[in-house]
Parts: sequence; structure tokens; C-alpha cells
Amino acid sequence: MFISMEPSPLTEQIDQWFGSLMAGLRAFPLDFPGTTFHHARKCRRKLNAVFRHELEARKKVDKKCDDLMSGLMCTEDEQGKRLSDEEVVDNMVNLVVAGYESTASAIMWATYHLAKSPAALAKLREENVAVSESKGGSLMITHDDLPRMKYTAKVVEETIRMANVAPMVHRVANRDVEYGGYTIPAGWPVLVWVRSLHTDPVYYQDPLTFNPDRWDKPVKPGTYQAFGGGYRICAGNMLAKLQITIMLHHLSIGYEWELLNPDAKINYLPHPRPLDGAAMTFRKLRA
Ligand code: HEM
Repeated sequence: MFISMEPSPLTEQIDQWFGSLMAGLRAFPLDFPGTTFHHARKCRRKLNAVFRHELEARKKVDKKCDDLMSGLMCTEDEQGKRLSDEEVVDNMVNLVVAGYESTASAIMWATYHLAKSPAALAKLREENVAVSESKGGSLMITHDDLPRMKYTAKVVEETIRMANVAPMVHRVANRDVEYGGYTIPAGWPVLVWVRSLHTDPVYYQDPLTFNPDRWDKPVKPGTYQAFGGGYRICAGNMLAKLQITIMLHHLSIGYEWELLNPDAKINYLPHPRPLDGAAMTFRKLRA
């Protein structure tokens, strides 16, 4: 999908480089040997080099694939201008980081919370089995099924509210701003800690409890910013929700699962996840 590579030692290596890049994404920016940040930058350069190599190879033989890299190489704006090689490579790395780890993490959290909330899982399963049975047992869902998957949508929102890969967004004050008795001078970088908004008991009753039904009532405008907002709102927010919905459909109908260490401690940086990586056992429900 991204670069049409068959699994190989190189793709495994790429996976490891991405892992180290993610680990250093929010590390303290100390750029000298031995630090997580330094290692992440090194891996980023290696990823750039692999993608650059593939891009040059494709240009030489005018090779086009049905994948992201070819899509980026062919994209033209209204004036017929294409992306530079550097922009293609940059977008490749950024889209893997923004579009892959983000939804993978959300799917992990959804299964984690559902494993701990049997009542919620039962409701989710009931809804998804009903959708499937109404289509003669088909496991495929289409866009037309989404309006009937109301509980599933609530599970998706609640999962993303509880924890996601973007606990904060970055902004720069474009004028002096008075806030809470402080002045943020124009030009200052600002870290907006949206996770504290999503776990504020003023807006979300019992905020650390996984409760999909809280979404029966609309939230107060401005208090749910998991995908950021304004010009820089997450470009993949609809896609992300759709991917999680599809995974929940298949998982709830086809599997049951159990956390191996339900009390594992949770690490919140660089990305929230249980210390054991949310180890689970899965069992197939149907042949
Ligand atoms: C649960 C999943 C996801 C979460 C929580 C998430 C969250 C975010 C957040 C908070 C931002 C910054 C927005 C801002 O500054 O206002 C962002 C930006 C972005 N996201 Fe996502 N995202 C997710 C999935 C995805 C997916 C699946 C894709 C693409 C396939 C994607 C692509 C992007 C891109 C390209 C940007 C940069 C937008 C820009 O600066 O113009 N994201 N995301």
C-alpha cells in the first residue's frame, strides 16, 4: 500500500527504524550518541535513504505502482506542478507515522477497554452480529451500514477520548494572548495539552472510566479535540474512525479475547500503551 515491497529482511529493518523513530518523537531533544532522540534522527535518515533509493529506481525505469509512493510522485497541483523528491520522501515517512501507528494504537486501546468491559463488548457484538445477519451473514460492511452502527461509533469515540497518539497539538501565538491571568506573547510556541481536556471531570463525568454511553449526549462544543482543529485538523480523521469501525466489526463478530496482564502499568510517553504492549490471547468464535 505504501511502497509495494514484499516482506523481506529490509521491510523488517524498516519496521524497526520506524519503531525507533516513534520512540524518539517526543523524547527530550538531546542530539548526541546514546540518546533516544539521536537514535530516532539516525533512523529517520536511514528511512529517507531507503525511500529515496526506491524513488530514484522508479524514475529510471518510469515504474508506476498502485501505491502511495507512485501516487505522491504523480500528484499535480492546479498549475501542473509536482512534489519535489524531498517532499515525496517526507510525505512517505510522515504518512506512515501519522496514519499507521495512530490507528494501530487506537485499535489496541479499543480491544484493551473492551476486554475489561464485558457489557460494552456484548452490546458491540450484538449490534455487529445484527448488521451481519441482516446481510445474510456477510462479514463485509459498507458505508450504508454505518448509520446502523451507533453503538460501534460510540465505542470508537470513547476509545479515542480515553487515550490516543496525540495528547497534545502544537501552535504558535500569532498575537499576545491573555489566558488565566498570564500573557502568552506573540510568537511563542504553545503546547495545547488536549488530553487534560478529555479527562477533565468538569466535561466528562468519571473521565477515566470507559463508558461509550456517555456519547448519547452531545459533548460541550470545544471539549473534544482528539483530531485537533482549524486549518491543521487531522487530515485522516474520517479514515481513522472508519478503520477502527471495520476492525471492531470483524473482531467483535469473529473473536473473543483476554488481556494477559489486565493490571499492567500504563506508559503515556512517547505514546500511551500498557507496559506489556497489551498482550492478549484471541480465540476464533466461528469457523
Ligand atoms: C486515532 C487516529 C488519529 C489521531 C488521534 C490523529 C490525531 C491527529 C492530530 C491531533 C493532529 C494535529 C492536528 C492539529 O494540529 O490541529 C493530526 C494531524 C494529521 N494527521 Fe492524524 N490522527 C489520527 C489518524 C490519522 C490517519 C489515519 C492519517 C492518514 C492516513 C492521519 C494524517 C494526519 C495528517 C497528514 C496530519 C497533518 C495535518 C496538517 O498539519 O495539515 N492521521 N492527527
